[in-house]
This record gives sequence, structure tokens and C-alpha cells, in this order.
Amino acid sequence: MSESGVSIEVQGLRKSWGAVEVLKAVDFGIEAGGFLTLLGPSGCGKSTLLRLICGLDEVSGGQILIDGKDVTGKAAAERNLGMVFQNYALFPHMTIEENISYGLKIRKVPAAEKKKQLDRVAELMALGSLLDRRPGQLSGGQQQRVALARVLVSGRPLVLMDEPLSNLDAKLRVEIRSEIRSLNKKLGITIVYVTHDQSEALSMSDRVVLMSAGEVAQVGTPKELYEHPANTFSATFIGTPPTNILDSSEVEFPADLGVAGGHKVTDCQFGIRPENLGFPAEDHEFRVKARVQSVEYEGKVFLIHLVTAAGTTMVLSYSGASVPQEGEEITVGWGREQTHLFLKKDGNAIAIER
Ligand SMILES: Nc1ncnc2c1ncn2[C@@H]1O[C@H](COP(=O)(O)OP(=O)(O)OP(=O)(O)O)[C@@H](O)[C@H]1O
Repeated sequence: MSESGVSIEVQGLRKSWGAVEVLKAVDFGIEAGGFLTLLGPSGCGKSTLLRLICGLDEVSGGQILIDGKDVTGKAAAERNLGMVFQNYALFPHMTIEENISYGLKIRKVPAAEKKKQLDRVAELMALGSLLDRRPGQLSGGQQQRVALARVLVSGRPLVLMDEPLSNLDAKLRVEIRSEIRSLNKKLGITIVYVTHDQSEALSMSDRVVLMSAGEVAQVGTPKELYEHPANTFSATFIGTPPTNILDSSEVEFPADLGVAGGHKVTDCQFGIRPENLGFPAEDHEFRVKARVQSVEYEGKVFLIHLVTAAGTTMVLSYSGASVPQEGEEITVGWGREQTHLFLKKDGNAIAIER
């Protein structure tokens, strides 16, 4: 097994299929041993990007550096990486032990070393008691753990994963998520992971590349994406429920509110997370009046769906005792610290002037 990963750098990467450009000058990087997630809605280009890093498709422009070396023109086999897909493709006629150690056998690793590596990964992935079985005798989650074990003993310092958990039920997804994360840290391998599930991305990654229609919308740590969305796309993709976006004409805001770069508040939209909305509004500096459309009980909180006089829908996450009722007119409020401003003309975040 590899004990250290490799860095990856993607520079100005482009991909077109015929006249259609599906990746437009994509840039990002991750240090050796890091966990990077490509996140975004269906069709934004995540799998295309992963296939280019893997070497399964040719780039239309730009460069891919692995461990500082340009591999852009190299075949997949020369890139020294492993890949795990959604469909884990185990050999049905082989035992679990044979499946896991297949790569070691091909590489002619000596028997004693083979046994050592197999025992280690079987312990890490809690597969010790299943080694004599065949894939058909395992649950979906166990099969996926075998697929992960197989790629981990392959000794590759870089592993690419394309939605590897999407066939599993919610409970298993959460379990295997944390196993992958701890293997990444224990073994030091670099992982590039594709998902459209933001909770997977936020919980596992050191760094997230949020993609929108073939472009990078934002790159950052999960915390940076959550707390400082770079644009309305990021603000409304990350967070459940997502950030409320309101036109400045709908919001009561303090008269001294200034916007960076000489812009006016009227050039902006306001962004406010459902969990940052206060109800009832008290001495909040920012306020909005809205009517309660519906109330959803979520266990820990109530999600109160609201609509403003201008017809904008918004959500309040509420955990207090006096739950507002359907049809009620209420005022919600928040403070300067929780306010995000976005320019109407391009949706990009703009700072508040203090
Ligand atoms: N071989 C191909 N030929 C033509 N177009 C393609 C090809 N592969 C992908 N595309 C197009 O490229 C775009 C990006 O696809 P890609 O599979 O990378 O998206 P994705 O973000 O991984 O989506 P999903 O989450 O649904 O898998 C899509 O519009 C898709 O139709």
C-alpha cells in the first residue's frame, strides 16, 4: 500500500465534444495526501473532468500535473492511479481475497508481502471475516468496501472515485464515507472524489471544487464555501435548505449600509441562510415581511416556507416554541454579520463596507 500521495494541479483544462464545450478553462489543485471533491449538479462536467485526470479521454486544451509532472499526453497506465466507480465490478467467480489481491498478483508481489498487505487492508476495511466468500454472497455495502480495498492495495498514490456510494442506502453511505475519509488520512493517499451530494462533499473533503456548467463556480474548504459563498450559484447550491436570495427592494436595511467598489445597495441582492433568520424580528437591523405558506416539521427544527409581497419565496429554519401558522403575516430579521451581498448584474459576492 502506498504511504504517501501525490499532488495534482489542473491548469486551464478544456474539453469539447464536437462543437459543444463541456469544460471551460478549469483550474484547481490539491496537495499530496489531500481529499478533493468535484461537486455540482448533473451535467456540469464532473465525470468528464475525472476521466481527463485518469487519462481515459483526451483534453482539448490545458494541462494536468501529477506530482509536479505534466501527464497531459500520457496514457492512463502511465499515470499511476487507481479508480473506483459507482458500479464496483468485482470478479464474481473469485473469492473476496482473490478479488482484493488481484492487482498484487498481476504485479507479482511476493507471497509474504501479499499476505501482509491483504491482512492490513482487510482489517482497515473490516473485511477479515468475509475473505473466503464470493461477491454474490456480500451486501452492496460490503462489495463496495471490497472495491475500495482492491484499489487501496494497488499501491497507487492517487485514487479517483466517481460517485462510489450512490448505489448504497443512506446509513451505509454515511458509514463508508467516514471509512474512506479515515483511510485517506491513515494511508496518506490523495483522493479526487466526484459527487452531486453536497453533504458528502462537505463532510469528507479538504477542498471542494464547485462546478457549474463546465466552469468552476468556487474552490475552497467546505467551511469557506458555506460561510463565504462566492456567488449566488454557490449560495443556493450549498446548504439545506439553501440560502434565501432577496432583491434589495424587498429588504429593510440600515441607512448607513455601504457596498464595496462604489456600488449601491440597490445594485445588489441579499443572501441570508434559513438558520440565520430570526423570528420574531426584534432589534434586527435587516428585516423582511412575508406570509407563511406552509410549515414542515423536520424533527429538530420547523421549516417555515414564506412568500414576500413581491412573490419571492424564502425559508426560515425555526426551533422556538411559538411556531407561526399558515397564512400568518410575519416579520423575520437578521444582523449585518449574517448578510451576504451579491451584485445583480453577475451574481458575484460583493463585500459590505464597514
Ligand atoms: N462522450 C460524450 N459525447 C458527447 N457529450 C458528452 C460525452 N460525455 C459527456 N458529454 C456531455 O458533457 C456534459 C458533462 O457531462 P458529465 O458526465 O461530465 O457531467 P456530470 O457532472 O458528471 O453529470 P452527472 O452527475 O449526471 O454524472 C454533459 O452535457 C454531457 O452530455
